[in-house]
Amino acid sequence: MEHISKQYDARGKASGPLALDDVSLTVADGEIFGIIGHSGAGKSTLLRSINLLERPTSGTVTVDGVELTKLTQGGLQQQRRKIGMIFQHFNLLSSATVFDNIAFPLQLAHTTKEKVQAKVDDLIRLVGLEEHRDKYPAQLSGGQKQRVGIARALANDPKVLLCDEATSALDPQTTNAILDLLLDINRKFGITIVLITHEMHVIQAICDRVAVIHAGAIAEQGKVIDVFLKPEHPVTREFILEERNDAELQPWAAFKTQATEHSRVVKINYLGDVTYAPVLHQVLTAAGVGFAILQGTISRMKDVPYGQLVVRLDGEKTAVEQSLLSLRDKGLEVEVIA
Ligand SMILES: Nc1ncnc2c1ncn2[C@@H]1O[C@H](COP(=O)(O)OP(=O)(O)OP(=O)(O)O)[C@@H](O)[C@H]1O
Repeated sequence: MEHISKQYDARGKASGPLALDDVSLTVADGEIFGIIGHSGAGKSTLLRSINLLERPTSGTVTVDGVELTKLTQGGLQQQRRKIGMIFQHFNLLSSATVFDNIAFPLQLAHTTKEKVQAKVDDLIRLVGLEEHRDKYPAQLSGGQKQRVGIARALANDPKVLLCDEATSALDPQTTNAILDLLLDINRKFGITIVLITHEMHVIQAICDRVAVIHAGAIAEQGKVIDVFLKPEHPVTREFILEERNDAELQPWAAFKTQATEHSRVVKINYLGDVTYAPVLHQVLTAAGVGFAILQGTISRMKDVPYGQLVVRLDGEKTAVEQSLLSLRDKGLEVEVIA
């Protein structure tokens, strides 16, 4: 997407503030890209601009090498088959069964009856709804409805799947199951996924890269791990703090008072396999430095483990300095707080 701006019409005229203001964004083939932002930031407008459900006021959208913004309606319809979409409230046909909901886009594309049958059966198996194929949406749970939505979105073998707050109406357990399914689909079929959410844990669970959107513009973007560990924009920091959701975690600066003449307080970031290695113990024992862990979290971002600890190092000044160098040598990121 290049230089996308959007101003909504009021009574047939473009007026009011820009919902999107000169946004440029590139999503790589095969990645899971998350867009996070507060309500009204412009997430839906941005997502719906990708398949031109919402036509930008200016700018260009190119998907899989084809510039959608210059296609005729017929050409656009053709290209849209490459782009599946799922929704927060599922948007299923209430009078159609699971099977018929999934078959619908295939019938629109004039697929033969035999092919529809085989394809829908495959999709039903893929999303794990074998026992529910003849039920109506009203007879399904939220998670099952979203599985129907996902199967329907995959019917035409799209290259891209757009997810509009796909888990926001689901409880945490069902959310995780749907996120696992999306990850599975991405890995099995190489489908590029673009999702919008207001929850950092959704980004953390399955996304490779993230863009933070604020007031119609991209506040920051990058690999999830980089943005999460070193957020630059205040809005990003807010999302991360909300996600940590542990009020007992104190800001790093609160530990400054723990430092004495014979100790330093440091913040240590672990990333990747080193997170689970006994590096701290080995290095500090070898240096003859004692330590106390003052605060810490160990978690995972998609499949990358990471940790953040605040540690007080006690010992001779030169030994402590040496141990800091050794920790950095082992691949840990060490920042001296006090
Ligand atoms: N159809 C519309 N007509 C006029 N203004 C609109 C329309 N849709 C969205 N807007 C405005 O555009 C801005 C961005 O809205 P958008 O729905 O893209 O944000 P969002 O980040 O998806 O919010 P939410 O999480 O609440 O859905 C908002 O100020 C909104 O009021």
